[in-house]
Amino acid sequence: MNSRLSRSLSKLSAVRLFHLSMPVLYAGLLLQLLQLFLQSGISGVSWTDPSMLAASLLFVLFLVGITRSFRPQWILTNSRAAVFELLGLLTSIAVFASTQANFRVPLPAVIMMSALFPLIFSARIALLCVLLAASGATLMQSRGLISYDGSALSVASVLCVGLIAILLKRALDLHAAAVKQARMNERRFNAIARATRHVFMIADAGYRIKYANPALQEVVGYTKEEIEQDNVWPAVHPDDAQAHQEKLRYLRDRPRSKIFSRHRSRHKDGHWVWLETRGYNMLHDPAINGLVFSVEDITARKDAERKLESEHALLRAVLDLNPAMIYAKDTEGRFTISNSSFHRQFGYASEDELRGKKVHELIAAQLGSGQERHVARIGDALHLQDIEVIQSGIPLREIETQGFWEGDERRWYRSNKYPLHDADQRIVGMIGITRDITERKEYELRLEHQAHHDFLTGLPNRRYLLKKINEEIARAKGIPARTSVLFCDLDFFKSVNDTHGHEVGDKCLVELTHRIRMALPEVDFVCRYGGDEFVILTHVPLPDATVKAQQLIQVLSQPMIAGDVIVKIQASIGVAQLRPTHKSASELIHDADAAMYQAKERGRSRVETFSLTLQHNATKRAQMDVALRFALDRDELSLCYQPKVSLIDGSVLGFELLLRWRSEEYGDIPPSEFIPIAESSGIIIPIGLWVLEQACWQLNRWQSEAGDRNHLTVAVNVSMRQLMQPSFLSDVAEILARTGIAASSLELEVTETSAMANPAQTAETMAALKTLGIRLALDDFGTGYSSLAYLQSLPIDVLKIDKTFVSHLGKQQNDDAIVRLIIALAKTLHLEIVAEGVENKAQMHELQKLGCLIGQGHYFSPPMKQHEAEKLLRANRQFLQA
Ligand SMILES: Nc1nc2c(ncn2[C@@H]2O[C@H](COP(=O)(O)OP(=O)(O)OP(=O)(O)O)[C@@H](O)[C@H]2O)c(=O)[nH]1
Repeated sequence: MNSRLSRSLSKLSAVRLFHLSMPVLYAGLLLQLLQLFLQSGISGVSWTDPSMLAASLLFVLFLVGITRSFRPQWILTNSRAAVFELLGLLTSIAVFASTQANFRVPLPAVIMMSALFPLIFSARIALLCVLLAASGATLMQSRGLISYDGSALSVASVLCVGLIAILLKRALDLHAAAVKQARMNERRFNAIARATRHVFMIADAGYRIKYANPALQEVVGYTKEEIEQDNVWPAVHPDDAQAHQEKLRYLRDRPRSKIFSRHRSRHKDGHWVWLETRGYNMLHDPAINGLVFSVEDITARKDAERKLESEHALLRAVLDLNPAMIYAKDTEGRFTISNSSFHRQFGYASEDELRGKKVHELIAAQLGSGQERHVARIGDALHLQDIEVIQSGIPLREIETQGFWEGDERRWYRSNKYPLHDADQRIVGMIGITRDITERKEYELRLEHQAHHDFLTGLPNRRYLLKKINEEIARAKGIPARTSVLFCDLDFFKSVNDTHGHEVGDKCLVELTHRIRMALPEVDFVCRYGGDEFVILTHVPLPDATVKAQQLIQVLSQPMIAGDVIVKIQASIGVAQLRPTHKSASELIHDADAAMYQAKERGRSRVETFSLTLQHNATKRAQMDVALRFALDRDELSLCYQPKVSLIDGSVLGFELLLRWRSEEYGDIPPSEFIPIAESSGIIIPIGLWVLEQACWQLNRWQSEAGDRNHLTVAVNVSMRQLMQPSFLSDVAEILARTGIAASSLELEVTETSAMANPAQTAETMAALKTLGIRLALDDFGTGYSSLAYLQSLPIDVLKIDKTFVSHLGKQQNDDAIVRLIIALAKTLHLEIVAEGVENKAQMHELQKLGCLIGQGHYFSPPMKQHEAEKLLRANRQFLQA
């Protein structure tokens, strides 16, 4: 009851008091008027009488007051309205007092007026009104206008009440404002406390909750009442409990202290929630008298932190385990992030040590003092790259660098640089990834080297040479260049392999490479073009290149020791100069090759330079080579027969078969021209077999036609190429078997020069042929410089003296002596001797004198057609008959 009363009183404002009190004042005055009317008799009073009007006015004011007490909102209440109300009240009292002689203005009414109106007015107006009321009433009384107890005490009490009313109004206003403010604050606090997700709690010194906002339930699942009822706080995680308890104790025991705690609490549902608690000891504050806590549920933040931490750890691991150097820089080019590989490379212990540094500082640390120029150069270059990426936003990819500074050239690095964006896609720096690719690079370079170099000699290979010449051609741009090429092909290298084996052959190639390298200046580009071919690219004109080639021939032909044998290898070299007409490397090489070929043809171990004539010949040669391939099929080849004549009785002992070619395009082509072509292209092999078969069939026919001519022989020339054919022996045997002629009737002629080119194999093959019973002749004897020992090793039956010696017989003593020697040699070795190229009687007589028994030549007969040979045989022609 008391509290309701005090609540009601606390709600009582000055205005409300005014509203409630004014009807009482009006009612009191009206009662007094009524009493007066009743005493004086109402019948004499007219409704227009001033006292009636005054009473009516008072009644109206009473009604207004009553209405205002119950429905204050219906009546306007402010100072101005109150002034009018006061004037109305005073007027009605004054009128009544002046018209009714026995009316005495009651002092309590005046006191009430001076007490109530200040409740509405501001202090100043109120004071003025009170003074006016007191002095007005006194003045009116002194004039006898009204009857009123206007003693000094009355005036003083009116003034005193008025002043108290003013003070009361002020106190009430202040109170009302304070109450209003407090209510507003409370409502605001409640609103915040309800809306916030933070828990606000006030607990007493025994940790009993005095106040908690609704967030408590949201955070820990328990309501304040549940906690109060069981007096049990949510459990704190064992790991955090001790520290948390200590903090709580600290808070309670130290006035005005505060704490901060992070711990896990078990939610009513059973899971742990992370709480961040701030506590304040406000036990000293009587308004609070407790421990104030603000508790925040930071589980989500903690989860995010943990996730961030694990992501960060993962990222760090990825960075640090990566063998590449990874780093990030800000827009000024200062390091922000870097990984372990980077630290290791530049000698830093951690990312922190590097953070904020610029690349120049790193390089300066690597190079040491006194290297400022290099530091600036290298640092500027790297810094500019980074800034370019930052400014352009375009990544730089796959930049290869050989060493970052002097002394680091052995290492290769490949870098990628990317712009680094923030969440708003603004460039805030760059990221660089640099890999040490030394191993891969070295492997690539090795592969590149292998692709361009010869394994055995280590020299550049054909591919490298062609690339180099093509570059040269591109550089020359059609302007004559002082560039020449030496095409060097070893002579008869095959025989070195065949005689001593491939291993010795290899050693020779290595030794020759060394010789070539030593003989030439370093600027000359030496390449192993093929098996036994070397090509030298030199930047001198043709004459100088030719001189170089001559020197090379000298150097190469020096005997060498390979393994346990002494080998002498010679070489043929073709020289050609780069011309503006050359469109590609192969054209220049082709020219040098053609010149080399000419050198081979002209006897080997010599130098030939390329010329237009040579080119013409080479072209013609190539064309004939093509034509020759069709010659057999087109029946363009034929055989001529030249008789071998006995110098004793002039009888025909046999024939040498000579090959002839009448080409559809080129007409008659001499054997000296087409045989080398056939040999080099290999077409000589089928042609040679064809010749052999023709010869054997011919002999077969002659022998079966004339039994008494069984002694007749046919000689066929065999090229070295044929002899070297592994199938040659079996081919010959098959032809003999097919044609049925006696092997001893067939004579195979091999020139001394070709036999000497490949002595070992020649001897071997001849020995095999000999087992078939075939006769073997050494043709053009005297031109090949074979030794007696070598001759002895060959299983030959016939020596044919070269026509150059025969043609000078009787004219040059030298030649006479040589022929005499050859004849003596043949006799010693029990060989038959045949003189070639006998052209006149004198030569024949000389040969007879020297003891040569067989001759062949135009003196007896030029090569003749088949039917002519047959005619000769049938006629049984004796050439020595007069
Ligand atoms: N030992 C050895 N021999 C090789 C190598 N490469 C190629 N050859 C041989 O070199 C020889 C080259 O022979 P050719 O150039 O055709 O003929 P050649 O005997 O030199 O006679 P010409 O060139 O006509 O004077 C062949 O027998 C190949 O087997 C190699 O790497 N090592």
